[in-house]
Amino acid sequence: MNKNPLKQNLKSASSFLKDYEAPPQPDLDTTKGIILYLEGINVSFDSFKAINELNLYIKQGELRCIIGPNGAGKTTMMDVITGKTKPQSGTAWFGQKLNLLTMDEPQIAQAGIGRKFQKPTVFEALTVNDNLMIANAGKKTVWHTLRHQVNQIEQEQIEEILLLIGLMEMRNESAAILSHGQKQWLELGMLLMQKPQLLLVDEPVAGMTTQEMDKTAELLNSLAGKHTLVVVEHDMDFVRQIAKTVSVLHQGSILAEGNMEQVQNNPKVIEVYLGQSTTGRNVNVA
Ligand SMILES: Nc1ncnc2c1ncn2[C@@H]1O[C@H](COP(=O)(O)OP(=O)(O)OP(=O)(O)O)[C@@H](O)[C@H]1O
Repeated sequence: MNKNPLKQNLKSASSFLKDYEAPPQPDLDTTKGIILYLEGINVSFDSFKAINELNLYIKQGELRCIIGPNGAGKTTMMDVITGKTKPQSGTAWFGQKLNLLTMDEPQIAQAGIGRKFQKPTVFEALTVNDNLMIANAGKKTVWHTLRHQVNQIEQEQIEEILLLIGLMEMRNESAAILSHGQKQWLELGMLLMQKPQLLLVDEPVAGMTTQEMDKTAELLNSLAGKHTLVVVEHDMDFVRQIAKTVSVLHQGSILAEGNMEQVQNNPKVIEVYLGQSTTGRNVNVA
């Protein structure tokens, strides 16, 4: 018998979720199979070039891992995609029709790009269930949302997400008592409540136990296909568990791209990583 509750949850969730798809956004046109196009992107801070002629193409439904040494430009790239930083030059399209460089951060989020930062930011005073409920609130206030009678569709959506993130049994517990890993899953769940088409996930397993890391790998793998995921991560053991395609960022450009084996045997990648101190993290590509 499978005694791992998250595995069981994921199993029941995947049958429960067979009809669960992120709904297509009205203006998002992915008929060519590509959801994100970054071309010739340049970002400078004063005279320092953080992003340098960056080209990146993400297919709809794929789970792409982005790796790269400290200061390679990973966060800056995510900031460009979400509208936080505007590049000095280049183009960034969400599908064929949405020009990200003409949109502000709320418009980009509204269009279906969700971002999960490294540090979980759940509402500790609320229950797990209420955290998911307010994530669905849109422009409503927290108070209004908590008083609002949840309709059946909303409740079903919350239950789907609770199953998926493995927190069904914790639903009525305060988020404050969750472990670090559980808080990360809850925050992912909160993001999923907004049904993003493209999910940007920044260092999801930093600070997690090995067991939590394995569960996170299962969770992200189960989301791919239904959503498109771009995961920035330093932990190579984790990247190995989830990656189909890995892009290596170095000095603001893509240094190498391919499957994990191709990337870890690439001499340029090995050289870049050998020059970096590990800061206690598992960053060895070999
Ligand atoms: N607002 C800013 N002003 C000046 N320099 C910046 C700014 N933001 C980032 N940088 C610099 O740009 C470079 C890329 O930073 P970025 O945070 O994108 O790298 P990263 O790959 O995410 O690094 P890490 O893995 O350490 O998080 C770094 O050298 C950083 O110091």
